[in-house]
Amino acid sequence: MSALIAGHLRRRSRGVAVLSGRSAILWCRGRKLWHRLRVSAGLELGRATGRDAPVVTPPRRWNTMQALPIIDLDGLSGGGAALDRIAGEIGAACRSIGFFYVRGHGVPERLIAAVFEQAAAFFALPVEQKAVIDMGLVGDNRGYVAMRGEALDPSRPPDLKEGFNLGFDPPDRPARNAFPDLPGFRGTMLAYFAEAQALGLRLHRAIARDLGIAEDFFEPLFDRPMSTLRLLHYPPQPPAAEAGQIGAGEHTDYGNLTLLMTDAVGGLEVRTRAGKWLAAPPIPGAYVVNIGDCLMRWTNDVYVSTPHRVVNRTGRERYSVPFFLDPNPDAPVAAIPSCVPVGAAPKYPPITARAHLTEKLDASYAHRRTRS
Ligand SMILES: O=C(O)CCC(=O)C(=O)O
Ligand SMILES: [Fe+2]
Repeated sequence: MSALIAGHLRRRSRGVAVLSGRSAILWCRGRKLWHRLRVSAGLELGRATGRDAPVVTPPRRWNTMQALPIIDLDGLSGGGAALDRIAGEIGAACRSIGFFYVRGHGVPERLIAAVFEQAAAFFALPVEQKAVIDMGLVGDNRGYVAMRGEALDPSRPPDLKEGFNLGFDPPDRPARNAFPDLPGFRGTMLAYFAEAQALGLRLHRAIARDLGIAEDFFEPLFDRPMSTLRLLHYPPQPPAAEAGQIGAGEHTDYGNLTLLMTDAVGGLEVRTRAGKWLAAPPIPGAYVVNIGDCLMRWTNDVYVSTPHRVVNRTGRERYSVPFFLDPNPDAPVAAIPSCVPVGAAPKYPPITARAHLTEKLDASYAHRRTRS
Protein backbone atom coordinates (compact mmCIF):
# COMPACT_ATOMS: atom_id res chain seq x y z
CA MET A 1 0.00 0.00 0.00
CA SER A 2 2.72 2.48 1.02
CA ALA A 3 4.90 1.82 -2.01
CA LEU A 4 1.90 2.14 -4.25
CA ILE A 5 0.96 5.51 -2.77
CA ALA A 6 4.53 6.77 -3.00
CA GLY A 7 4.77 5.77 -6.64
CA HIS A 8 1.45 7.38 -7.46
CA LEU A 9 2.40 10.60 -5.75
CA ARG A 10 5.74 10.73 -7.49
CA ARG A 11 4.02 10.41 -10.85
CA ARG A 12 1.29 12.89 -10.06
CA SER A 13 3.27 15.56 -8.29
CA ARG A 14 6.60 15.15 -9.97
CA GLY A 15 7.82 15.24 -6.38
CA VAL A 16 8.83 12.80 -3.73
CA ALA A 17 6.66 11.19 -1.13
CA VAL A 18 8.47 10.15 1.98
CA LEU A 19 6.54 7.61 3.93
CA SER A 20 7.68 6.87 7.39
CA GLY A 21 5.63 4.67 9.63
CA ARG A 22 2.14 6.06 9.47
CA SER A 23 2.90 9.50 8.08
CA ALA A 24 3.66 10.97 4.68
CA ILE A 25 5.45 14.17 3.76
CA LEU A 26 5.11 15.33 0.19
CA TRP A 27 7.51 17.44 -1.77
CA CYS A 28 6.67 19.25 -4.94
CA ARG A 29 9.18 21.04 -7.14
CA GLY A 30 11.54 21.31 -4.22
CA ARG A 31 9.01 22.82 -1.82
CA LYS A 32 7.60 20.92 1.07
CA LEU A 33 3.88 20.67 0.87
CA TRP A 34 1.85 20.66 4.03
CA HIS A 35 0.71 17.06 3.76
CA ARG A 36 1.65 15.13 6.84
CA LEU A 37 -0.94 12.46 7.04
CA ARG A 38 -1.56 9.36 8.94
CA VAL A 39 -1.63 6.68 6.31
CA SER A 40 -4.44 4.22 6.70
CA ALA A 41 -6.84 2.26 4.58
CA GLY A 42 -9.07 5.36 4.46
CA LEU A 43 -6.52 7.44 2.58
CA GLU A 44 -7.51 8.29 -0.95
CA LEU A 45 -5.59 10.10 -3.61
CA GLY A 46 -7.11 12.90 -5.59
CA ARG A 47 -6.92 13.42 -9.27
CA ALA A 48 -4.27 16.03 -9.92
CA THR A 49 -5.96 17.97 -12.66
CA GLY A 50 -4.78 21.41 -11.59
CA ARG A 51 -1.14 22.31 -11.66
CA ASP A 52 0.66 19.59 -9.84
CA ALA A 53 -0.69 19.47 -6.33
CA PRO A 54 -2.06 16.07 -5.39
CA VAL A 55 -5.06 16.21 -3.13
CA VAL A 56 -5.24 13.65 -0.42
CA THR A 57 -8.39 13.01 1.53
CA PRO A 58 -7.59 12.23 5.13
CA PRO A 59 -9.44 9.55 7.03
CA ARG A 60 -12.46 10.96 8.87
CA ARG A 61 -11.27 10.49 12.46
CA TRP A 62 -7.71 11.53 12.75
CA ASN A 63 -7.98 14.84 14.53
CA THR A 64 -6.57 14.93 18.02
CA MET A 65 -5.94 18.67 18.17
CA GLN A 66 -6.01 20.35 21.58
CA ALA A 67 -6.18 23.94 20.31
CA LEU A 68 -6.97 25.67 17.03
CA PRO A 69 -3.95 26.52 14.87
CA ILE A 70 -2.88 30.18 14.63
CA ILE A 71 -1.88 31.34 11.14
CA ASP A 72 -0.05 34.58 10.43
CA LEU A 73 -1.18 36.10 7.12
CA ASP A 74 1.76 38.45 6.86
CA GLY A 75 2.88 38.55 3.21
CA LEU A 76 -0.25 36.84 1.83
CA SER A 77 -0.96 39.55 -0.75
CA GLY A 78 2.61 39.47 -2.07
CA GLY A 79 2.31 35.85 -3.26
CA GLY A 80 5.51 33.80 -3.55
CA ALA A 81 6.91 31.91 -0.60
CA ALA A 82 4.58 33.56 1.94
CA LEU A 83 1.56 32.45 -0.06
CA ASP A 84 2.95 28.90 -0.24
CA ARG A 85 3.45 28.80 3.53
CA ILE A 86 0.02 30.24 4.27
CA ALA A 87 -1.67 27.96 1.73
CA GLY A 88 -0.03 24.96 3.37
CA GLU A 89 -1.07 25.98 6.87
CA ILE A 90 -4.62 26.83 5.84
CA GLY A 91 -4.94 23.61 3.84
CA ALA A 92 -3.81 21.52 6.80
CA ALA A 93 -6.30 23.25 9.12
CA CYS A 94 -9.15 22.93 6.60
CA ARG A 95 -8.63 19.19 6.22
CA SER A 96 -8.46 18.50 9.93
CA ILE A 97 -10.34 20.71 12.40
CA GLY A 98 -11.87 23.10 9.84
CA PHE A 99 -11.10 26.07 12.15
CA PHE A 100 -8.10 28.34 12.61
CA TYR A 101 -7.17 31.77 13.96
CA VAL A 102 -5.64 34.39 11.67
CA ARG A 103 -3.33 37.22 12.63
CA GLY A 104 -1.78 39.85 10.39
CA HIS A 105 -5.08 40.02 8.45
CA GLY A 106 -4.88 43.72 7.58
CA VAL A 107 -8.39 44.74 8.70
CA PRO A 108 -7.94 48.04 10.59
CA GLU A 109 -8.24 47.69 14.36
CA ARG A 110 -10.11 50.97 14.66
CA LEU A 111 -12.75 49.84 12.20
CA ILE A 112 -13.28 46.63 14.15
CA ALA A 113 -13.61 48.62 17.38
CA ALA A 114 -16.14 50.94 15.71
CA VAL A 115 -18.24 47.94 14.62
CA PHE A 116 -18.41 46.69 18.22
CA GLU A 117 -19.34 50.16 19.51
CA GLN A 118 -22.15 50.44 16.96
CA ALA A 119 -23.34 46.92 17.78
CA ALA A 120 -23.57 47.75 21.50
CA ALA A 121 -25.50 50.95 20.69
CA PHE A 122 -27.91 49.06 18.43
CA PHE A 123 -28.68 46.24 20.84
CA ALA A 124 -29.21 48.78 23.66
CA LEU A 125 -32.15 50.29 21.74
CA PRO A 126 -35.66 49.49 23.02
CA VAL A 127 -36.93 46.28 21.42
CA GLU A 128 -39.81 48.11 19.68
CA GLN A 129 -37.25 50.23 17.83
CA LYS A 130 -35.30 47.19 16.70
CA ALA A 131 -38.51 45.43 15.68
CA VAL A 132 -39.12 48.10 13.02
CA ILE A 133 -36.39 46.47 10.97
CA ASP A 134 -37.24 42.87 11.90
CA MET A 135 -36.02 40.28 9.41
CA GLY A 136 -39.60 39.05 8.98
CA LEU A 137 -40.41 42.51 7.52
CA VAL A 138 -37.15 43.24 5.71
CA GLY A 139 -36.69 39.77 4.15
CA ASP A 140 -33.65 38.47 2.28
CA ASN A 141 -31.89 37.30 5.44
CA ARG A 142 -31.41 40.94 6.48
CA GLY A 143 -32.51 43.01 9.45
CA TYR A 144 -33.07 42.34 13.13
CA VAL A 145 -33.46 38.87 14.60
CA ALA A 146 -35.06 39.01 18.03
CA MET A 147 -33.89 37.04 21.05
CA ARG A 148 -34.93 33.39 20.51
CA GLY A 149 -35.78 34.15 16.85
CA GLU A 150 -33.38 31.57 15.43
CA ALA A 151 -32.43 28.01 16.26
CA LEU A 152 -29.05 27.14 14.80
CA ASP A 153 -29.73 23.63 16.04
CA PRO A 154 -33.36 23.18 14.97
CA SER A 155 -33.75 20.12 17.22
CA ARG A 156 -33.18 22.30 20.32
CA PRO A 157 -34.98 25.32 21.85
CA PRO A 158 -34.21 28.64 20.08
CA ASP A 159 -30.90 30.41 20.66
CA LEU A 160 -30.32 32.86 23.52
CA LYS A 161 -29.08 35.64 21.30
CA GLU A 162 -30.32 38.54 19.20
CA GLY A 163 -28.79 39.65 15.93
CA PHE A 164 -28.68 42.06 13.05
CA ASN A 165 -27.80 41.07 9.46
CA LEU A 166 -26.76 43.00 6.41
CA GLY A 167 -25.77 41.87 2.97
CA PHE A 168 -24.32 43.14 -0.29
CA ASP A 169 -26.41 45.58 -2.33
CA PRO A 170 -25.17 45.74 -5.93
CA PRO A 171 -24.93 49.42 -6.95
CA ASP A 172 -27.19 48.84 -9.99
CA ARG A 173 -30.05 47.38 -7.92
CA PRO A 174 -32.44 48.81 -5.31
CA ALA A 175 -30.91 48.58 -1.82
CA ARG A 176 -32.29 45.77 0.33
CA ASN A 177 -30.47 46.47 3.60
CA ALA A 178 -32.38 48.13 6.42
CA PHE A 179 -30.34 50.13 8.92
CA PRO A 180 -31.23 51.51 12.33
CA ASP A 181 -31.30 55.25 12.71
CA LEU A 182 -27.96 55.55 14.56
CA PRO A 183 -25.27 58.06 13.56
CA GLY A 184 -22.37 56.38 11.76
CA PHE A 185 -23.94 52.91 11.85
CA ARG A 186 -24.51 52.41 8.13
CA GLY A 187 -21.11 53.77 7.03
CA THR A 188 -19.24 51.71 9.62
CA MET A 189 -21.01 48.49 8.64
CA LEU A 190 -20.55 49.00 4.90
CA ALA A 191 -16.84 49.81 5.35
CA TYR A 192 -16.36 46.72 7.50
CA PHE A 193 -18.32 44.53 5.05
CA ALA A 194 -15.96 45.56 2.24
CA GLU A 195 -12.87 44.83 4.37
CA ALA A 196 -14.15 41.43 5.48
CA GLN A 197 -15.14 40.46 1.93
CA ALA A 198 -11.66 41.41 0.68
CA LEU A 199 -10.00 39.41 3.46
CA GLY A 200 -12.18 36.41 2.61
CA LEU A 201 -11.07 36.61 -1.00
CA ARG A 202 -7.41 36.86 0.00
CA LEU A 203 -7.88 33.68 1.99
CA HIS A 204 -9.50 32.07 -1.06
CA ARG A 205 -6.33 32.70 -3.07
CA ALA A 206 -4.44 30.63 -0.51
CA ILE A 207 -7.17 27.98 -0.58
CA ALA A 208 -7.00 27.82 -4.38
CA ARG A 209 -3.24 27.42 -4.17
CA ASP A 210 -3.68 24.62 -1.65
CA LEU A 211 -6.19 22.86 -3.90
CA GLY A 212 -3.93 23.14 -6.93
CA ILE A 213 -6.31 25.29 -8.97
CA ALA A 214 -5.82 28.76 -10.48
CA GLU A 215 -5.24 31.30 -7.69
CA ASP A 216 -8.05 33.52 -8.97
CA PHE A 217 -10.51 30.64 -9.47
CA PHE A 218 -12.95 31.96 -6.85
CA GLU A 219 -12.71 35.68 -7.68
CA PRO A 220 -15.39 35.99 -10.41
CA LEU A 221 -17.71 33.82 -8.33
CA PHE A 222 -17.71 36.33 -5.45
CA ASP A 223 -18.24 39.71 -7.13
CA ARG A 224 -21.97 39.92 -6.32
CA PRO A 225 -21.82 37.86 -3.17
CA MET A 226 -24.56 36.60 -0.88
CA SER A 227 -22.18 37.26 2.04
CA THR A 228 -23.76 38.30 5.32
CA LEU A 229 -22.36 40.46 8.07
CA ARG A 230 -23.96 39.72 11.45
CA LEU A 231 -23.87 41.48 14.76
CA LEU A 232 -24.72 39.18 17.66
CA HIS A 233 -25.51 39.86 21.30
CA TYR A 234 -25.64 37.05 23.84
CA PRO A 235 -26.99 37.62 27.35
CA PRO A 236 -25.38 35.56 30.12
CA GLN A 237 -26.68 31.98 30.14
CA PRO A 238 -29.64 32.22 32.58
CA PRO A 239 -29.83 29.61 35.34
CA ALA A 240 -33.45 28.97 34.34
CA ALA A 241 -32.78 28.33 30.63
CA GLU A 242 -34.80 25.52 29.07
CA ALA A 243 -33.01 22.19 28.82
CA GLY A 244 -30.64 22.32 25.87
CA GLN A 245 -31.06 26.08 25.36
CA ILE A 246 -27.75 27.89 24.83
CA GLY A 247 -26.41 31.01 23.09
CA ALA A 248 -25.99 29.38 19.69
CA GLY A 249 -26.99 25.76 19.19
CA GLU A 250 -24.61 23.29 17.63
CA HIS A 251 -24.37 23.86 13.89
CA THR A 252 -22.08 24.09 10.93
CA ASP A 253 -21.90 27.32 8.91
CA TYR A 254 -23.54 27.44 5.52
CA GLY A 255 -21.23 29.39 3.24
CA ASN A 256 -17.62 29.13 2.15
CA LEU A 257 -15.75 30.79 5.01
CA THR A 258 -16.74 32.51 8.25
CA LEU A 259 -14.56 35.29 9.63
CA LEU A 260 -15.49 35.71 13.27
CA MET A 261 -14.42 38.58 15.51
CA THR A 262 -15.54 38.45 19.14
CA ASP A 263 -15.14 40.61 22.20
CA ALA A 264 -13.00 39.35 25.10
CA VAL A 265 -15.85 37.27 26.56
CA GLY A 266 -15.37 33.65 25.57
CA GLY A 267 -17.98 31.01 24.80
CA LEU A 268 -17.27 29.58 21.36
CA GLU A 269 -16.72 25.83 21.36
CA VAL A 270 -15.68 23.62 18.45
CA ARG A 271 -16.44 19.89 18.21
CA THR A 272 -13.45 17.79 17.26
CA ARG A 273 -13.85 14.70 15.13
CA ALA A 274 -13.33 12.67 18.26
CA GLY A 275 -16.54 14.30 19.57
CA LYS A 276 -14.88 16.51 22.22
CA TRP A 277 -15.80 20.17 22.69
CA LEU A 278 -12.74 22.36 22.33
CA ALA A 279 -12.90 25.94 23.69
CA ALA A 280 -11.87 28.59 21.16
CA PRO A 281 -10.96 31.47 23.47
CA PRO A 282 -10.66 34.97 22.01
CA ILE A 283 -7.18 36.05 20.91
CA PRO A 284 -7.09 39.87 20.85
CA GLY A 285 -7.12 41.18 17.28
CA ALA A 286 -7.27 37.71 15.67
CA TYR A 287 -10.15 36.29 13.65
CA VAL A 288 -11.47 32.81 14.13
CA VAL A 289 -11.95 31.45 10.61
CA ASN A 290 -13.90 28.34 9.74
CA ILE A 291 -14.98 26.41 6.69
CA GLY A 292 -18.68 26.31 5.83
CA ASP A 293 -20.81 23.66 4.16
CA CYS A 294 -20.60 25.28 0.73
CA LEU A 295 -16.80 25.06 0.56
CA MET A 296 -16.95 21.55 1.99
CA ARG A 297 -19.26 20.56 -0.86
CA TRP A 298 -17.09 22.37 -3.40
CA THR A 299 -14.07 20.38 -2.18
CA ASN A 300 -15.98 17.09 -2.21
CA ASP A 301 -15.53 16.88 1.61
CA VAL A 302 -11.74 17.28 1.43
CA TYR A 303 -12.20 20.35 3.65
CA VAL A 304 -14.41 19.97 6.69
CA SER A 305 -17.17 22.18 7.97
CA THR A 306 -16.98 21.57 11.71
CA PRO A 307 -19.86 21.80 14.21
CA HIS A 308 -19.58 24.53 16.81
CA ARG A 309 -21.75 26.29 19.40
CA VAL A 310 -21.75 29.18 21.84
CA VAL A 311 -22.41 28.83 25.55
CA ASN A 312 -22.02 32.10 27.45
CA ARG A 313 -21.18 30.80 30.92
CA THR A 314 -19.35 33.98 31.96
CA GLY A 315 -22.19 35.92 33.52
CA ARG A 316 -21.34 38.86 31.19
CA GLU A 317 -22.97 40.19 28.05
CA ARG A 318 -21.17 38.88 24.96
CA TYR A 319 -20.93 40.51 21.52
CA SER A 320 -19.60 38.88 18.37
CA VAL A 321 -19.40 39.79 14.69
CA PRO A 322 -19.38 36.90 12.25
CA PHE A 323 -18.94 37.58 8.55
CA PHE A 324 -20.20 34.77 6.34
CA LEU A 325 -18.52 34.73 2.97
CA ASP A 326 -20.93 33.27 0.42
CA PRO A 327 -20.56 33.10 -3.37
CA ASN A 328 -22.67 34.86 -6.00
CA PRO A 329 -26.21 33.43 -6.14
CA ASP A 330 -25.65 31.83 -9.54
CA ALA A 331 -22.18 30.43 -8.76
CA PRO A 332 -22.13 26.75 -9.72
CA VAL A 333 -21.00 24.73 -6.72
CA ALA A 334 -19.63 21.56 -8.27
CA ALA A 335 -16.80 19.37 -6.97
CA ILE A 336 -13.38 20.80 -7.81
CA PRO A 337 -11.86 18.06 -10.00
CA SER A 338 -8.62 17.83 -8.01
CA CYS A 339 -10.74 16.87 -4.97
CA VAL A 340 -12.36 13.85 -6.60
CA PRO A 341 -10.47 10.57 -6.20
CA VAL A 342 -9.39 8.89 -9.41
CA GLY A 343 -12.18 6.72 -10.79
CA ALA A 344 -14.78 7.99 -8.29
CA ALA A 345 -17.85 10.12 -8.86
CA PRO A 346 -18.27 13.43 -6.96
CA LYS A 347 -20.15 12.96 -3.68
CA TYR A 348 -22.77 15.63 -4.45
CA PRO A 349 -24.51 16.79 -7.62
CA PRO A 350 -23.82 20.39 -8.71
CA ILE A 351 -26.04 23.06 -7.17
CA THR A 352 -26.21 26.84 -7.38
CA ALA A 353 -24.92 28.71 -4.35
CA ARG A 354 -28.36 30.28 -3.89
CA ALA A 355 -30.18 26.93 -3.76
CA HIS A 356 -27.61 25.64 -1.29
CA LEU A 357 -27.93 28.64 1.04
CA THR A 358 -31.74 28.76 0.85
CA GLU A 359 -31.96 25.13 1.92
CA LYS A 360 -29.82 25.84 4.99
CA LEU A 361 -31.53 29.07 6.05
CA ASP A 362 -35.00 27.59 5.75
CA ALA A 363 -34.10 25.02 8.36
CA SER A 364 -32.92 27.51 11.01
CA TYR A 365 -35.25 30.54 11.10
CA ALA A 366 -38.63 30.49 12.79
CA HIS A 367 -40.07 33.20 10.49
CA ARG A 368 -39.05 31.27 7.36
CA ARG A 369 -40.44 27.97 8.67
CA THR A 370 -43.85 29.38 9.58
CA ARG A 371 -44.11 31.26 6.28
CA SER A 372 -43.58 28.26 4.01
O1 LIG B 1 -20.86 34.18 18.19
C1 LIG B 1 -20.01 33.33 17.93
O2 LIG B 1 -18.95 33.24 18.53
C2 LIG B 1 -20.26 32.31 16.85
C3 LIG B 1 -21.57 32.47 16.15
C4 LIG B 1 -21.78 31.45 15.11
O3 LIG B 1 -21.22 30.38 15.13
C5 LIG B 1 -22.68 31.74 13.98
O4 LIG B 1 -23.41 32.75 14.02
O5 LIG B 1 -22.69 30.96 13.01
FE1 LIG C 1 -21.39 29.42 13.22
